[in-house]
Amino acid sequence: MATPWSLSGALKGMFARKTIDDATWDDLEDALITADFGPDLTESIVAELRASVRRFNTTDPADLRRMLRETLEERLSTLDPTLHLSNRPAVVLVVGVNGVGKTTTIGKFAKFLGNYGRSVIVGAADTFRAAAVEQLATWAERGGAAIQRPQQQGQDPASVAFQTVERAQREGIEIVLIDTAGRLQTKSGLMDELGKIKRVVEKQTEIAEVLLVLDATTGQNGLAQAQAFIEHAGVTGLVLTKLDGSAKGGFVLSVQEKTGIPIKLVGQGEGIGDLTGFTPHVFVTNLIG
Ligand SMILES: Nc1nc2c(ncn2[C@@H]2O[C@H](COP(=O)(O)OP(=O)(O)OP(=O)(O)O)[C@@H](O)[C@H]2O)c(=O)[nH]1
Repeated sequence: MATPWSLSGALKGMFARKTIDDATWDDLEDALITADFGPDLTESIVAELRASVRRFNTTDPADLRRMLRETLEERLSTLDPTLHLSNRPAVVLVVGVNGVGKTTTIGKFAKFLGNYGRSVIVGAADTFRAAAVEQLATWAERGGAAIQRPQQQGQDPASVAFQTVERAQREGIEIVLIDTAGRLQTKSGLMDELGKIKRVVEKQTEIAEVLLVLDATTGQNGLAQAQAFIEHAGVTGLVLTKLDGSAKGGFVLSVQEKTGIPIKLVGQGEGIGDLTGFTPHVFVTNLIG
């Protein structure tokens, strides 16, 4: 299946040649740069493949394709993409700047968990905008999850988080997904607010995951915007959204290498079912063809 972020189109000419020559290496480098692997990773991948081609003394582009798959899969597998959700309730904080797809992701994630038989409650701890709460409620409903709303607009986000966890404990709901704000007047205000949510929830139970949502179409730029979360929020996993609208499949590897944080979920569409776990083998097969 050809995905929009697949490299197979860009690599087609290269693998159609009879032999590996200088033009092959130029094409490979261009394809990797265009796919947003970034200059450092591109250089490192090309150097590794040149060494392998020399070592195996091959001139067959089919060998090169296999080696490219292998190195990408190996590099993507250095971090563990497993979600750790065995606590009851398992509390997940979902963080990220506005517009990256946080609300949508929470709905899709609820659905994803529901497919595995888990019960889910969503906490609307982005309490400032009433419209945001309503949008979240719509997605929670689509995802088959309960929702804990703020009792009034602007209620302390930490108290909404507290009430959500309390309700999950009382009603035996297995997974808690807490939506947090993406935009405040100042970054330090935002981090203080998150810090308070964490402190309050940690008195009730351990926090299972802090998932940072990133928009794949924004590439390196989006990563820069999310830097404060990476530095201060104790992020345990990344969710890449909008991969379907992105020509930047290489961002998947560069973001993992730059942050040292595993990708745990991938969003590939606007529908409720368009979220999957991250499996390096499947991903690389789609990327390289
Ligand atoms: N194509 C595509 N669109 C997506 C995906 N995830 C989210 N979107 C779209 O991105 C837009 C923003 O998504 P939201 O979930 O509202 O983003 P948010 O981060 O909660 O933004 P705010 O509500 O402004 O805080 C919406 O139009 C979504 O339909 C995805 O995986 N693929």
